[in-house]
Amino acid sequence: MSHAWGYAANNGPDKWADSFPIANGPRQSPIDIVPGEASYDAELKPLVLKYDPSTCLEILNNGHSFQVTFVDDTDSSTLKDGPISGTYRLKQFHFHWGASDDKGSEHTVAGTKYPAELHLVHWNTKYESFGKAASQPDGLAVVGVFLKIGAKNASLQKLIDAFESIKTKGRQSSFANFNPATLLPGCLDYWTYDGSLTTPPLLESVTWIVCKEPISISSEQMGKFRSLLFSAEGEAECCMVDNYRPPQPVKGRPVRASFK
Ligand SMILES: COc1ccc(/C(C)=C/C(=O)O)cc1
Ligand SMILES: [Zn+2]
Repeated sequence: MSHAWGYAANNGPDKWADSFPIANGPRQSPIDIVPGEASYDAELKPLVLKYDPSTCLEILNNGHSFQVTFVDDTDSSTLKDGPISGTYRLKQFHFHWGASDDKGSEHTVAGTKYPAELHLVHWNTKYESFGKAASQPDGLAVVGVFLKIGAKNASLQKLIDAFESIKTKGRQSSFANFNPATLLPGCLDYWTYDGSLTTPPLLESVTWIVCKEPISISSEQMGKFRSLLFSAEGEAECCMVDNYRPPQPVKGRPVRASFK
């Protein structure tokens, strides 16, 4: 791929292996989660998520999604327990979504696609930085939360209210005192499996923790997500939609459930 990766026909997921051969690796993400094939594991602990809103730093359009980044120089915002050991620090969260409500999530559940999916990205503090952790098999832990069309979500609205300042690729603005815990579903039952980043460099360093229960987003709010642009200011406008990688081969990996 002579040009930057993206989600279009000429640079999308089917082309990523040209520059990132790990795209055909043994533990790629996302996957289709088949609940009937997941095995309940009584050893799995409840997730312990502790987020400090004062670590919230900025919101940005990186040309692939929008993301909210956090100060990660202390253990103020962390993920512990669940399927992992040790302490993982929150680095950022971002979303994937579709051009219409019938698609958009990366993980699917027995073939069902949700209109969007939230990823909360954490790194293992046994390594000295996110960058170092991202290249280790136990380096990252990403909590995935599905979004389904329903009631207006007041927490998502706080993100949407910042969109006019990050409409185009490369734009960022300060974003303070946001509590990511307000984006979590009431029930934290989850599926877990060993996988990868779902965008290049597709590193196989992620313990995936996918929540069974979705959160809501209204149709109007979904429309605001679709008003963001892949393109930079001054370029031909390209709506930021369908920024999801489809499910990848499971290749024998076990998927465990924290619930019966
Ligand atoms: C260039 O470094 C990167 C580090 C992390 C990521 C993530 C977090 C990708 C993903 O969410 O799939 C991308 C690039
Ligand atoms: Zn993601």
